[in-house]
Amino acid sequence: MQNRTTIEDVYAATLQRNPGEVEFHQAVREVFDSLGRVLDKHPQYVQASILERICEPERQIIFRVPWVDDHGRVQINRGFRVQFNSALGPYKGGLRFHPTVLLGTVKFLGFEQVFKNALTGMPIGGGKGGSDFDPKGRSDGEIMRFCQSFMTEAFRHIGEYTDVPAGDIGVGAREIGYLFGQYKRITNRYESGVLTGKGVTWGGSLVRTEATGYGAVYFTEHMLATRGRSFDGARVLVSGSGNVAVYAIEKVHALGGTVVGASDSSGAIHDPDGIDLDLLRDIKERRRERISVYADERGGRARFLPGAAVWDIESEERIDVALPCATQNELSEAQAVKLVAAGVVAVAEGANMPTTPGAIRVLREAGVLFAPGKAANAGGVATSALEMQQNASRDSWSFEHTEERLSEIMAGIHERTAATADEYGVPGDYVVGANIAGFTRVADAMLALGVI
Ligand SMILES: NC(=O)C1=CN([C@@H]2O[C@H](COP(=O)(O)OP(=O)(O)OC[C@H]3O[C@@H](n4cnc5c(N)ncnc54)[C@H](O)[C@@H]3O)[C@@H](O)[C@H]2O)C=CC1
Ligand SMILES: O=C(O)CCC(=O)C(=O)O
Repeated sequence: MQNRTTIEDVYAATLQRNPGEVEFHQAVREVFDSLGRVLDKHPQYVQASILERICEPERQIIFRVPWVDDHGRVQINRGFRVQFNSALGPYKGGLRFHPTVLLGTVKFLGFEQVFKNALTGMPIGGGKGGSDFDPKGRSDGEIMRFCQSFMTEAFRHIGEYTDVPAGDIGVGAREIGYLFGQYKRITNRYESGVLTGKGVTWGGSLVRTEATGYGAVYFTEHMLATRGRSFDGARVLVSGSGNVAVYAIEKVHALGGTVVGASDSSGAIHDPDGIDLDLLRDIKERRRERISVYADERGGRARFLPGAAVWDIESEERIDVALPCATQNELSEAQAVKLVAAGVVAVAEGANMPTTPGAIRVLREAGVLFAPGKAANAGGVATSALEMQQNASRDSWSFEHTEERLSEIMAGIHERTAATADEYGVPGDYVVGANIAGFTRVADAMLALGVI
């Protein structure tokens, strides 16, 4: 009972200290809801104020990013890097470039990243960064000038042994290239391990591009196996059509499933015959067009639903698996009810916190297998850690070897999460399992390192 009071007191203090940062509050609430049992078993965490410390970032950096657009006008954006926790290793986590990015967004992502990275079992702390810069409609030259200006401030805060950023929404290999180029230029050091998600010819790792989507599907495969199910013959919905979504679709198809819906922020596509991934990639990655073009060019039974989410597709078909791979809070309680009615057996978060608390409740009460992002999408950051290993040893591994490592890591995360849920008396609860397994690894390291 006393520990429940501690949790509520620390949560109340967190709200007071971080006013208005609703996504950060949501992420903290979700982790704290799993921790009562842990504090009962480990009073040393309470004595050392681990809860208070773990939700206070070690460092938060906010900076001005001035750059010149193609019309010669000076533009100003805000840059962020939140260095959340380095008990297990250098801060590690992506950069998001999107107009909605605020400090609270970066804090929620950084907080999630701490536990996710711990769950991988690899030596990486947690951090996240980004900017309210909107890359949509910007020319290549504008993207480059923005990235160079961002790095002109960020370089003094990052490094192979300090903080290692990577991509996230709006940041892919092109942006990592411009960021790395500017870092190299300013520091006069070819420090490959300072960023991950690099191109394979200049220090990147094979499989990093595919890793988050593939990893989420591997994790789901393990969950399905606990019910004697697999992807073979499964009908699947995937939200988004970016990096995570595309490779989740590819792996589902490779395993014999059929993805029948995908989306972007303008609406959803429904293709009952299965998404033609080559066409989708050509439209989204090469031509950078809206997803409605898919329905125009695919023909047949494919249709575009303007403004709709993929979860709102009305159809008689059953849906076996749902993989939210777009953005936070994109799957609502009402949409979870629809998925349950459509027969869904598993939902795994490829994105970070895409499922609202109400939707998670609906899915859990209906007995749907539910994998939180910090477990299901950890394959991306885990492969970033493999990229760091390759950089440190000046080596580069084959696709097969790296994918094999990814697959083992995802199996390990599934095993650790499921075993922790069993140990704490909630078998099959991947939310509690992931939160406790991630938390205890970080908390034990924090105890060992003293009050710092
Ligand atoms: N890239 C990575 O390695 C990792 C990414 N993630 C998470 O996965 C999610 C997607 O990231 P990426 O694929 O890297 O980004 P991306 O920028 O490549 O793609 C994002 C996709 O989401 C779509 N989208 C954005 N808002 C939407 C909305 N409201 N409704 C429907 N679609 C929407 C965009 O149109 C785009 O297709 C994010 O939550 C990110 O934090 C998590 C782990 C690693
Ligand atoms: O690979 C990385 O370091 C970043 C991955 C990331 O941002 C995430 O897991 O959300």
